[in-house]
Amino acid sequence: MNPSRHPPYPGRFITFEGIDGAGKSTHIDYVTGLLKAKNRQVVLTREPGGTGLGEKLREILLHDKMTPETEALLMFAARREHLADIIEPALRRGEWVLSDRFTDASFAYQGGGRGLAREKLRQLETWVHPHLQPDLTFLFDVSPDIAQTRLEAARSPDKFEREKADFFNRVRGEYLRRAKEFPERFRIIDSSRPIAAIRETLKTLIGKLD
Ligand SMILES: Nc1ncnc2c1ncn2[C@@H]1O[C@H](COP(=O)(O)OP(=O)(O)OP(=O)(O)O)[C@@H](O)[C@H]1O
Ligand SMILES: Cc1cn([C@H]2C[C@H](O)[C@@H](COP(=O)(O)O)O2)c(=O)[nH]c1=O
Repeated sequence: MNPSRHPPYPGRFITFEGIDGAGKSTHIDYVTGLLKAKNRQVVLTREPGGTGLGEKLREILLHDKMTPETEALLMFAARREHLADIIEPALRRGEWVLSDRFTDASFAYQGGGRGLAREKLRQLETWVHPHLQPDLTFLFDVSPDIAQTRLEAARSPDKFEREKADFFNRVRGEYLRRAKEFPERFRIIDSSRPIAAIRETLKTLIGKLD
C-alpha cells in the first residue's frame, strides 16, 4: 500500500517506460508471469489506450498530424478515462496494474521530444491525477541507434517511430532526468543487453516486492 495516496489503495501500480523499441512490451509479459506465479491478480494495460475511447484516441495520436499542445491534451484525455475505468478500480480491488507507459511518457515525448514546457505538463498531471503516482517505474534505457535497428526488423513505423535520432535523444534525456528526480520510484534497466540478462534483473527486482 502506498500511504501517500488519497485514498490509499491496496493495489500496486507499476509502469514500463522507455523510447520506442527499448523493449517494454517484450518484458511486460515476462513480469506479468512472475507476478502471477506469486499469486497476484494482474491487470495488463497500455497508454495511450486501455479503454474503448483510449484506443480510438491512440489511433489518432499515432497516425494524425497535430500540434504538440493537442498531442499532450489528447494523451491526458485518454489517461483520464484510463484512470477512471481501469487503473483506479483495479487498485481499489487490491490488484497489480502493469501499464505500458503512463505520465512519464508525456514528460519525455511531449516535453523532451516536442519541447512543451514542463510546467504545462505538471498542470495537466495535477488536474488528471493529483494524488496518484506509480509505485514503481521500470525505465528501459537504450540508445536510439539500437532501438531503431530493433524496430526496423520488427514492424512498419508509426508517427512517433518515424522521428529522427535527435528526437529520441531528447526523449531519452528527459526520461533519465526524471529518473534522477524520482529515484525512489524509478529503476533504470540497461536494455542494450540480451533479453535473458534483462529478465534476470527483472526477476531480482520483482522478487524484492512484497
Ligand atoms: N534486449 C533485446 N535484445 C534484442 N532484441 C530485443 C530486446 N528487447 C526487445 N527486442 C526486440 O526489439 C523489438 C522491439 O521491442 P518491443 O516491442 O518490446 O519494444 P517497445 O519498447 O515495446 O517498443 P514500442 O514502444 O515502440 O512499442 C522486438 O522485435 C523485440 O523482440
Ligand atoms: C503515453 C504516451 C505515449 N506517447 C507515445 C510514445 C509511443 O511512441 C506511442 C505509443 O506507442 P507504443 O508502441 O505503445 O509505445 O505514444 C507519447 O508521446 N506520450 C504519452 O504520454
